[in-house]
Amino acid sequence: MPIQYLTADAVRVAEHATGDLLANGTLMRRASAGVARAVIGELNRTGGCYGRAVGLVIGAGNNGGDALYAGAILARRGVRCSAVLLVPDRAHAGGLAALRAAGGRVVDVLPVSLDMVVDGVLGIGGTGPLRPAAAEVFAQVTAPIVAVDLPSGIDADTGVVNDPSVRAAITVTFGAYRNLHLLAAPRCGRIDLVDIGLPPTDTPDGLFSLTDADVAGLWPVPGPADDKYTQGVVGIVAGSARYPGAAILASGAAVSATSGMTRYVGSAADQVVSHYPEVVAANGLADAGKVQAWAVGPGMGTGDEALEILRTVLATDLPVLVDADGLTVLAQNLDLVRGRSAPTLLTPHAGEFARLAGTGVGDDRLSAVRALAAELGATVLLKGRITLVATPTGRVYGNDAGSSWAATAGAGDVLTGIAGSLLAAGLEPALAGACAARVHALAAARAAAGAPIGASALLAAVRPVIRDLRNA
Ligand SMILES: NC(=O)C1=CN([C@@H]2O[C@H](COP(=O)(O)OP(=O)(O)OC[C@H]3O[C@@H](n4cnc5c(N)ncnc54)[C@H](OP(=O)(O)O)[C@@H]3O)[C@@H](O)[C@H]2O)[C@@H](O)CC1
Ligand SMILES: Nc1ncnc2c1ncn2[C@@H]1O[C@H](COP(=O)(O)OP(=O)(O)O)[C@@H](O)[C@H]1O
Ligand SMILES: [K+]
Repeated sequence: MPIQYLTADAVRVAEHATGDLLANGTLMRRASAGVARAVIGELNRTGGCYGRAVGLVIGAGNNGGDALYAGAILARRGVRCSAVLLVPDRAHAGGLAALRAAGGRVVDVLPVSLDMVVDGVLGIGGTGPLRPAAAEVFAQVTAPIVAVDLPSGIDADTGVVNDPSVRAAITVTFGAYRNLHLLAAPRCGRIDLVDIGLPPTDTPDGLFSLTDADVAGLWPVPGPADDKYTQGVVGIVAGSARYPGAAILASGAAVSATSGMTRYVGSAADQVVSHYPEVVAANGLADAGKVQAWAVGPGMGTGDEALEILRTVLATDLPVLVDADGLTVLAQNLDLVRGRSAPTLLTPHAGEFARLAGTGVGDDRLSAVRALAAELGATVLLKGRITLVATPTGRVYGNDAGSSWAATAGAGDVLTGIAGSLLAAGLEPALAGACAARVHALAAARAAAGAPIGASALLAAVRPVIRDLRNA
C-alpha cells in the first residue's frame, strides 16, 4: 500500500474525529510517550539513560506540550532534563507541571553539555522560519536533535525549508506522516511514526510514496502466454550525432527494465545496436514498426526535425513520455500535449520545468508540479533528490532518492528508458514514473556504494535492483 502524507488541516480533522481522545489529552499522552521512546532508544544505544542530560526547547503551543510531557517521562528515568521556555506565559501548563513534578527544571539558557535536544518549538501550527529567540537557542546546540512532529521552521504542507530552521537527527510524528516528511526528508533524519489512534484519512488527490513492495508488485513480469510483443513494445526516440550516448543509455535502460522488445528510432541506430544487439533499430519513424508507447527526447536536438517527430508521436493514441530536448521543443508547442486523449508523461528537470511552465519551480515544488500537470492535462515528473510525479487531478507520488549520486550526466536518459518501458507495459503514467524513479534511485545508491558513479554504472545496477525488489 502506498504511504500517504497529510496536510496540517487533514491531520487536524483526523485528530478532531477522535473526540474524547483529543479532548482528554490521550492523544498528547500517546504522542509524548512516542517522543520519550525515541530519546530513550538513542540514550540506551549510547550508554544508557541515568544521569544523561537532555535539553528541551519549548514553544507556545501543543508541540511544546508534547516535549514537556516527554521530558517528564525522561526525568522519571533519571535523565537530567532542562527546558527553555521561549514564551514562558504560553508554555503548555499541564506539560510544564508534569516536567517539574518529575524533577525537570526550567532554565534561561540550555546547559553547554547535552546528550540530546528535543525540538518542541513548532509543529503543524507553525509558519515561517524560527523566530530570533528560538534561532538563538538552536545556534548553540551541537547535540543531536529529536524533533517533535517536525523540525521547527519547515513548512508542514509544502516542505519549504525556511531559514533558520531545525535539522533533526530523528523526527517523531503522530498518527500519519505529514507532507514535509517526504518533501523535506533530508532535514528530518530518521522518521518514527507513532500510532496515537487516528482514524484513516482518504484523500485520493493527496501526496503518496510507493513502498518497495508496491514497486515489486507493480513491476511487469512475463506470463506463460506472453511473447516478445504482448508485454508492450517501447519505442525510444533519442540521440543524435552529437549525443549518441543519450540513445544508448535510454535504450539500454529500456532493455534492462522490462522483458519483451525495445525499438529505437534515430541517427544513433548503429551505436545503439552495437551496445545492445537485441534492440530493433530504425533511422526514421516511418520504418519503426509497431510500439505500445513512445519515449521521446533525450539528445534528439531541438530543430525542425525534432518538432516534426514530436508532432507525429503526440498525434498517436499511444502513451508518450517526453524528456529533455523533447521538452524544450514542446515548451514552444504546448497545444501538442494539451489536446491529447492518450496518457502523456513529461519528465522535466528544474530548467525544463521552467521552460514548460513559463516560470521557475520555486520553493513550493509540490504546488508547482500539481499546477503544471493540471494546466497541461498531463502527468508531470519533476526530477531531483525528491522526485514528484503529479497527475492532472493532483494525486502526487514522491520519491526521496535517499542519496544524490544520481545527479550525474545521462542519469535522466536512464530514467526515460525505464519509465518508457513501464508505460509500454501498460502502467498508468504516474505509476510508471513513480516506479521508475524508485528503481532509478535504488540503482544509483547501489552502484555508488559511497563513491561517485556515471550513468552507465547506474544503468548496470537497474537489473540487480529489480531482482532484489522482486525477491524481497
Ligand atoms: N491537538 C492535540 O491534542 C495534539 C497535538 N499534537 C501536537 O500539537 C502540535 C500542534 O500544536 P498547535 O496547534 O498548538 O501548534 P504548534 O505547532 O505547537 O505552534 C504553536 C504556536 O507557535 C506560534 N508560532 C507560529 N509560527 C511560529 C514561528 N515561526 N516561530 C515562533 N512561534 C511561532 C503560533 O502562535 P503565535 O505566536 O503566532 O500566536 C502557534 O500558535 C502538533 O504538531 C503536535 O506536536 C499532538 O500532541 C497530538 C495531539
Ligand atoms: N540531487 C539529486 N539527488 C538525487 N537524484 C537526483 C538529484 N539531482 C538529479 N537527480 C536525478 O538524476 C537524474 C538527472 O536527470 P537529468 O537532469 O535529466 O540528467 P541528464 O539530462 O544528464 O540525463 C534524474 O533522475 C533526477 O531525478
Ligand atoms: K518541532
